[in-house]
Amino acid sequence: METEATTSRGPNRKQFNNSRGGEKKRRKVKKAKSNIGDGSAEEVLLIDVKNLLSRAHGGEGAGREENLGGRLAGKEKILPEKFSTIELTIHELGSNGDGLAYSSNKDHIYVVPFTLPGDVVESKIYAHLEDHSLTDLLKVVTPSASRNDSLIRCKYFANCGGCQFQMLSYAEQLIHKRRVVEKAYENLSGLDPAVVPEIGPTWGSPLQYGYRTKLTPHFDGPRKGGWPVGAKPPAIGFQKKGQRYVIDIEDCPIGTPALREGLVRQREWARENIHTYKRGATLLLRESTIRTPKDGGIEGEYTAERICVTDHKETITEYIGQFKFISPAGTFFQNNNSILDEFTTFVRDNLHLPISNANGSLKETTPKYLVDAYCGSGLFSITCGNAFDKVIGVDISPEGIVFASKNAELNNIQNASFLEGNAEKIFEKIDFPGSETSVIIDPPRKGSDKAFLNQLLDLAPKRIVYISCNVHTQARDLGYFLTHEKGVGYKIDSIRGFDFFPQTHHVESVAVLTKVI
Ligand SMILES: C[S@@+](CC[C@H](N)C(=O)[O-])C[C@H]1O[C@@H](n2cnc3c(N)ncnc32)[C@H](O)[C@@H]1O
Repeated sequence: METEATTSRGPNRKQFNNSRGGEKKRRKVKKAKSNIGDGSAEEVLLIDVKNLLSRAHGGEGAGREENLGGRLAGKEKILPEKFSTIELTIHELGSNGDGLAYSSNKDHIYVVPFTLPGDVVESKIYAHLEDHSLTDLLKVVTPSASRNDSLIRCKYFANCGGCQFQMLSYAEQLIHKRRVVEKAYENLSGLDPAVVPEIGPTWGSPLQYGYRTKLTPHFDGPRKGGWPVGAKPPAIGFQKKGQRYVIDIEDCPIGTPALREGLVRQREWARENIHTYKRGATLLLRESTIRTPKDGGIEGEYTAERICVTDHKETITEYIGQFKFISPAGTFFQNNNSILDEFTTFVRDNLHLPISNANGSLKETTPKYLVDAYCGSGLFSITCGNAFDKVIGVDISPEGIVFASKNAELNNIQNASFLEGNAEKIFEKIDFPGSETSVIIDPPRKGSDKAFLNQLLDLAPKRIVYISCNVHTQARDLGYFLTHEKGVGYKIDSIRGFDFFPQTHHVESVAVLTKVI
């Protein structure tokens, strides 16, 4: 869609290559370049920007190999002044969840949060970078056909940095997230598109509000020393979009009902006790479930009470289908219980290997051994453990390992053991034959590292299920793995997103690989 950019002040001629401003911007871009391959929000935005500019000028789009800080050759850029108001038509939704608009001559991109393709908006520029500018949304002048503001359930939406998509139907959120996964593999894997299967539809969350089982509101500290007694309490909530300060948030409708009630209580408590804090702090709200057998003790029938726990060290309980998990409130556990039964079933089913019998009929076999790398408190070892002879989970967190063992015991999983250690050294201690082994990889956002992937290549497991909360580092890691000489025998069977965080731009991605040669 053609975009008109108009400003409330006269245009300001900027020649990046000759001005001192240009020097400053080059330094910023240099910093951004060092992020290449880290899957950070900055890198993902730079790739979206480059691709849009490249498409406007007849190119195919920019991948990881291109110079992200490159200029459109020989063109002099005219940009509006910082803090001026500009009217824009949003062209595309970027992978970070912000709208992206062209400048009028399509040599620059404006990033506008809380917008959708087709929205005509007024926004205020607050930062110019080399090929794009960051802006705050001021108002929607003409809404996109996709915008439905009556869907918005939170009074802080378009201020709070937490949610991006409350004005978008859930079906369209899922379609957008599928495209995010596609783009990650196009831009960051370096893989021949022929080896990347069609990305599957995003698996929706049963709950689209009231799903988050952990919230961490915070407050900023006083300028000097502590809070004087009787001081006005600070804002307690979440970060304002695009800013470093916290805005006061009294309610968060993506939190579970127990956490929403807990938020009211914790805010009140923090406000009353603010003088005991010397600095800013983060409050913890974590859901825990207490199940009591129903009257008459009919097996499998319970009443469930959900409570909000605020002490990091307190043990919380969570149920997933038939499984029970305990963990310290302050440690990692997946944050959307409503999707976990379906999700762990999907993972379990995909650790199996469909093969044909001699007569050609399809039979499911399972490798005998499972390695659960980055196992946390044992979510996958326990929900998938029964399908294997032996399971080994590894995690760097000693607490994770203690609770993984406790959870195995609670669920009567007798074939699983857990090792505390760095995932990159895991295979030194495991003697499973690769041809009979499945491996789950579920690293933090930064992804795996080469040391881990090299060991995985040496083990050569039959089946790999790579689960990631950052599809960009997943695509990077699988690009490395599959283009390595030892990785060429692998085929990607499927890739699809799971929507653990409705209303936000986040997407969990699961890739399934089989060793075929
Ligand atoms: C995304 S969480 C996944 C946990 C678990 N699979 C689950 O779903 O509950 C990532 C886990 O990786 C662990 N971790 C981070 N770096 C690690 C490393 N270098 N080696 C092993 N584990 C690591 C963290 O302690 C955390 O438990």
